[in-house]
Amino acid sequence: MEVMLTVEGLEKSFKDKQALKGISFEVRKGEIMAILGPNGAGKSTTIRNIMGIMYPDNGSITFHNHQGNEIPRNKIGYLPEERGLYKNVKVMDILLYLADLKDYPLDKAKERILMYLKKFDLEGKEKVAIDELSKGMGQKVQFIGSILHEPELLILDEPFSGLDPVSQELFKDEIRSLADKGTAILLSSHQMNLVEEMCDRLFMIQNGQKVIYGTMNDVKTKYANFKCTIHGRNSLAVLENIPQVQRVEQKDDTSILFLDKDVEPNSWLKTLPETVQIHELKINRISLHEIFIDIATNKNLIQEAGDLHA
Ligand SMILES: Nc1ncnc2c1ncn2[C@@H]1O[C@H](COP(=O)(O)OP(=O)(O)OP(=O)(O)O)[C@@H](O)[C@H]1O
Repeated sequence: MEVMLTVEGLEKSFKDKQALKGISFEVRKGEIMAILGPNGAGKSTTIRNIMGIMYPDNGSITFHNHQGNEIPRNKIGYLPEERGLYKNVKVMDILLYLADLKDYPLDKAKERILMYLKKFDLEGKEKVAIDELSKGMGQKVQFIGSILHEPELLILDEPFSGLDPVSQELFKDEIRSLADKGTAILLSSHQMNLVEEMCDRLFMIQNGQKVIYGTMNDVKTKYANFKCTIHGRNSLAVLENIPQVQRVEQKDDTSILFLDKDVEPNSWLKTLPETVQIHELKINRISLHEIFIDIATNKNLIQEAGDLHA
């Protein structure tokens, strides 16, 4: 797939804090690529460097074979983390203004604005002032502003925060359909369930450095070990002594046994002692949410910071 954006060896410091320590990844046409990491990992700093809001100390950003001020920013759509549109301007006026900033034809923009307002349940709101909208409605308007001009690269910093579940689904469907039509999408989000459902590849950073880079499938296969959930009254010590159990989390009568990599579920089940009480038992792979927590809390279940060559 055609590479749309290349980030190479990005470094950025603020006074004595090195926020980015050599970040490299690419975003390809038609894919949704997630940029993930704990609070303060460096996601927004990476995005702000791509957007030219700040400049890196070292490294390069290439979009369409252009770098620095040569980058055609009207081909990029951006939903920033901090929400903010001019407060006392009407919805239609602010959106036409944003389209104009991107050199997008205004008659076409108007058509697309009406189409999107309808799609996002904001039909008839074009003459309402921004400060009369709810938070979620304001976010929908800002999202429309980021996709209105048919960008080739779309950068979304926490697009789902503050949205109700129905609106989250609307955003999710629209983002997926934009990717299907060829838009390259870089998405930062803390909602791991949505990331897991939507994204093709992911890049995870911690302390300004890469910890994981690969396709969602490869990441799940490589890092998502099996876990076994047992409902029944059992002693922690007994469960911890079962072969190939890395650790056990227990709450009331539910125990989650996190298993070693390479466990073969059939043969492992045969090693369960007769004395273990089983009212219910389930084996599945750990979720992206759990992989993320393992990394962010340094539980060291992930031993190597590998490049999965997506
Ligand atoms: N303008 C700034 N001045 C000084 N330090 C900054 C500035 N912007 C970011 N930082 C620091 O850089 C580091 C990375 O911050 P960044 O906002 O990129 O993290 P993030 O991954 O987006 O976090 P979050 O999930 O909380 O939004 C943090 O330690 C932060 O304090």
